[in-house]
Amino acid sequence: MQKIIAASSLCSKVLRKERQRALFSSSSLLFDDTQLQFKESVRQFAHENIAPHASRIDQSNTFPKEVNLWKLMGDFNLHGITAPEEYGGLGLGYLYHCIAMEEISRASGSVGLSYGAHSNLCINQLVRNGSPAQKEKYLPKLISGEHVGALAMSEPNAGSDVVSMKCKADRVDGGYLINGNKMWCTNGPVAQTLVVYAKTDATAGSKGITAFIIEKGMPGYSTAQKLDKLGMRGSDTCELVFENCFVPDENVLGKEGKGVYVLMSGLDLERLVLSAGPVGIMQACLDVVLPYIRERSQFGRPIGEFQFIQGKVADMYTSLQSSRSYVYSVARDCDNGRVDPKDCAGVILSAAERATQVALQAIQCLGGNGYVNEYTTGRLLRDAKLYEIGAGTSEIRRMVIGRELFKQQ
Ligand SMILES: CC(C)(COP(=O)(O)OP(=O)(O)OC[C@H]1O[C@@H](n2cnc3c(N)ncnc32)[C@H](O)[C@@H]1OP(=O)(O)O)[C@@H](O)C(=O)NCCC(=O)NCCSC(=O)C1=CCCCC1
Repeated sequence: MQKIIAASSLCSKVLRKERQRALFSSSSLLFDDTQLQFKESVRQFAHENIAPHASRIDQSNTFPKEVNLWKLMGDFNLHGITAPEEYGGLGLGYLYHCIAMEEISRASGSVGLSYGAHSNLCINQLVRNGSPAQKEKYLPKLISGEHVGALAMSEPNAGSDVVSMKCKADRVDGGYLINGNKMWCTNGPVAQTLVVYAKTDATAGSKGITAFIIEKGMPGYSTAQKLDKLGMRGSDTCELVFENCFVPDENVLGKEGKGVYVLMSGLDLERLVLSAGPVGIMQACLDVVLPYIRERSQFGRPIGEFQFIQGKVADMYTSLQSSRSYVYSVARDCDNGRVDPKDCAGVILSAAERATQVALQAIQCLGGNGYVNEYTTGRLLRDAKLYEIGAGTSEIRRMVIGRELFKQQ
């Protein structure tokens, strides 16, 4: 935290100017002064170091490599926000993590997604479930940005029904042999450290699942084709292949047969932090639309003077602010030890569906320009759509919320 605050006071002069120039800033009602300072500091970092690459990585369909962005983000202490300081983290809570996720996604949806998979799915799972030895071994390099992290649960035939996974881990002397495939793994092509779920008992249903830490270079582990996605194209996704991949006992994350708890409780917090992604994308839509409607004139006046346009930006703004308030109120609850699966599903359900609608409205406000790739609105729409599918589809989220509400009657 000290490092971030130091970084933010260093650029405080710049930030004051930036603040005056900000196209649109978030409600200070949601955050205290330290959180606002953190937000401004991450915004500035992302604006300078991430936003300039956003279009290029989308067009070239690649994770940013040549700029060593991961290391830069590590130097800025963005990867280990919730990790203990002894491993290089900041020892802060999920609220701060959501702030970082929002500001990074505002600069680039793809970098936001890869950041979510690395810091939230991989690092947070190790922080919550790793042994001291595992944390000591894996966290420092992930937090510094030297290594990229990922998590793999889905399979070609186990998406929403994740418990039905087929990838198996058979007991052998000193460890396990993993065989099977994982699908849609965010950061898969570039990750050095991965949390992977497999069945140690194929007959025990959810109780047969175990979580493992996999390292790039383990014999029998390889990555298959990189997926050519509709959006989030600067975030690499692929299939993972395990062919008699030996994993030693010390790489079991948690306990054998207890992986479903690691997975499900991980999904709750994964959904919370990822929900700040669509919030960032909605903010990015307003960042494009507000200056545009001031500058673009038709019928002799700025189009922002027309009530049809004002109605659209009003709807975009209220969608953004409603989602933002929900995300940060649930983040506060989680930081206070109240993790409610229905609200973790609720924040991402609501933010994701709104972000797609907001991106469509952004395109409409820009008219013909919104439909060409020179403007960012098309990319924002393609990126936003991912959040209605990844981390559980909207349908699964509704199911989780409905089930929880039904149980409480
Ligand atoms: C909600 C769901 C459909 C539920 O399933 P079932 O009915 O089979 O499972 P059920 O019988 O509810 O439960 C099993 C065990 O689990 C415990 N538990 C449940 N919730 C929780 C919880 N919240 N915390 C702790 N334990 C929990 C439950 O008690 C049970 O244990 P038991 O067997 O009794 O010992 C679940 O499978 C799900 O959610 N799918 C979406 C996966 C999905 O979201 N992928 C997305 C992967 S892709 C991805 O993440 C990314 C994509 C792109 C971006 C990066 C991220």
